[in-house]
Amino acid sequence: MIYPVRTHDFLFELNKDLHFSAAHFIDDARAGKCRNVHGHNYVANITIVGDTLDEMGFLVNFSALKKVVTEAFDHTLLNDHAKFQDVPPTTETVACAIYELIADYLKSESNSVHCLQVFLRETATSYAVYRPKEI
Ligand SMILES: Nc1nc2c(c(=O)[nH]1)N=C([C@H](O)[C@H](O)COP(=O)(O)OP(=O)(O)OP(=O)(O)O)CN2
Ligand SMILES: [Zn+2]
Repeated sequence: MIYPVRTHDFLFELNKDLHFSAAHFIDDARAGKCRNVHGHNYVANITIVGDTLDEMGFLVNFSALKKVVTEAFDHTLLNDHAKFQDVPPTTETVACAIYELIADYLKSESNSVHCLQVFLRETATSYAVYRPKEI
């Protein structure tokens, strides 16, 4: 799958596709059928950039990106998460929450890497992209 591209001047870019299954509901009458608890098989793509590889030759370990996201959200009810107590778990806000989790994780890496974009597909016909204004 080809994702929307954000141009940058970093030497390296990697992309990790990952999947997780989660339930949610949008607690607003305007959400129609989405007001009922229902589930999605989410597909995410995470874009990481940087100029420096670590001692293993990784920008960041692909498996670490997957772990951060799936440990947080896989087989959960998204509405239960602290991040979604004040905002509903929409495609947009879940993409942003994934960005925040990844950005927190990347702070522990010593080679100064950044998350450039999170693409999140909720259904076959619906997706959102979160891009921080500054990295
Ligand atoms: N901007 C947003 N709009 C909607 C969201 C959302 O997260 N952000 N979410 C929903 C529902 O939760 C639903 O999961 C997805 O809705 P939709 O794409 O309309 O799903 P359908 O399968 O019914 O879409 P088709 O057009 O039939 O493919 C609603 N809106
Ligand atoms: Zn939904």
